[in-house]
Amino acid sequence: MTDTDPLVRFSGVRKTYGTFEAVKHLDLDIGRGEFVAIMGPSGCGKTTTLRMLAGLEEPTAGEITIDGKRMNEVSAHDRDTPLVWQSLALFPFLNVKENVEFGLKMRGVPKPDRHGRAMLWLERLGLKGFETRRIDQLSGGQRQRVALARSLVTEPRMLLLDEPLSALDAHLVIRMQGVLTRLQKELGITFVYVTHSQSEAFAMADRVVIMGHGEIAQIGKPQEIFRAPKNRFVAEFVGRNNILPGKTPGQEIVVAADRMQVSASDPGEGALPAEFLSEEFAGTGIICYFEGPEGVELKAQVTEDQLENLAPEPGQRFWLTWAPGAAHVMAGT
Ligand SMILES: Nc1ncnc2c1ncn2[C@@H]1O[C@H](COP(=O)(O)OP(=O)(O)OP(=O)(O)O)[C@@H](O)[C@H]1O
Repeated sequence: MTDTDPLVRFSGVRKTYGTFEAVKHLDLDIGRGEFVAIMGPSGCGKTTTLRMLAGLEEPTAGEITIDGKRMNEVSAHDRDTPLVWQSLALFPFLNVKENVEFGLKMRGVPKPDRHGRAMLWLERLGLKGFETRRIDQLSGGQRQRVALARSLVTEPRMLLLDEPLSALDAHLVIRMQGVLTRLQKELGITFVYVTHSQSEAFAMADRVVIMGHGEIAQIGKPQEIFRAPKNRFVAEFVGRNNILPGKTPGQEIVVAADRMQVSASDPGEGALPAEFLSEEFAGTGIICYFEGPEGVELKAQVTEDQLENLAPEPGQRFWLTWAPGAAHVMAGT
C-alpha cells in the first residue's frame, strides 16, 4: 500500500433487499484524507452505501476494500469506521465525558488515559466545562459536538457521517460545517458524508458523488458538478440550472441561473423571450423565474440593483441571453 492508493474501494458493489435493488452497481474510490459527500434524492441508495462501508449491511455482490483488505464479511465492530448520524444515539444515562469515553472503555483503555483523551477532544470541540452535564441539558449543536467527540476520540482513519446536521437550525448548520471542515483538514481523516443538501455537500466536500436510483450519476469537484452536469438528472438535482435544447436534435445544454442575463428589450438573435413569473431571495442574489418558449421554466439570478431596475411585473415580457461560454453541452440523459 502506498499513500496514493485509495483508502476505500467499492468494486461492482450491489445491494438488494428481496427483489429490490437499493444499490445497483457501484464503483468508487475514496482517497486518504479526502472529504467525499454522497448526495442524492431520498431513496437513491446513499445511506445503504454508507451502511455497507460501516459494516452494518453486507453487499449482495461486489467487493468493498479498506486499505486494500476485503471488508465484506468484517463486522461493524471490527472496523475502524465510526458512524455519526442525525439521531446521534448518545447515551442519556451517561454524562458528556462518559459518553465521549465510552468507545475507549469498550477498547479497554485504562482510566487515566481515557480521561485525558476525552478531555482533549472535549476541549477541541469547544465543550470544556460541559463534562458533567447530562445530554438532555445540552443544545442540539452541543449534542452534535459530543457525538463527534465520541467518534473521534478513538482516532479513526475514517469518519462516516449520515445527515449529521439535518436536525439543527440553519445558523447552527453553517457553524457546524465550519467545525467539520476544519477538523477534517487538521486531522487529515477521511470523511464520507451523506446528505441530500446541496449547500452542505458543496460547501464542505473535496469531491461530490451524485447518486440516483442506486447508481452514481456523476462524481466531481463541487464546481465541476455545478458548472458541467453530465446529464439532465444531475442538472435538475443541482438546481438553479436552465436546461435548453441544443443545436442538434436530442442535444441539451445547461446554463446556470447566475449566467443568464435579463433584458427588458429584445437584444436580437439568440435571445429567449420569457414571461416573468416570480422572484425569490436566495442569499447570494435573487432568482427570477420565467416562463419561456413552450412553457419551459427559466431561471436567472440577478442582484438587488438589477431587480430594482428591471422592476418586473408578473406576465411582463423579458429576453434572456447568455454568453457562448456559459452554455455547457450535456453528454447524455
Ligand atoms: N432494510 C431494507 N429493506 C428493504 N428495502 C430497504 C431497506 N433499506 C433500504 N431500503 C430501500 O432501499 C432504497 C435506498 O435506501 P437508502 O436508505 O439507501 O436511501 P437514501 O438515499 O439514503 O434515502 P434517504 O435520503 O431518504 O435516507 C430505498 O428505496 C429504501 O426503501
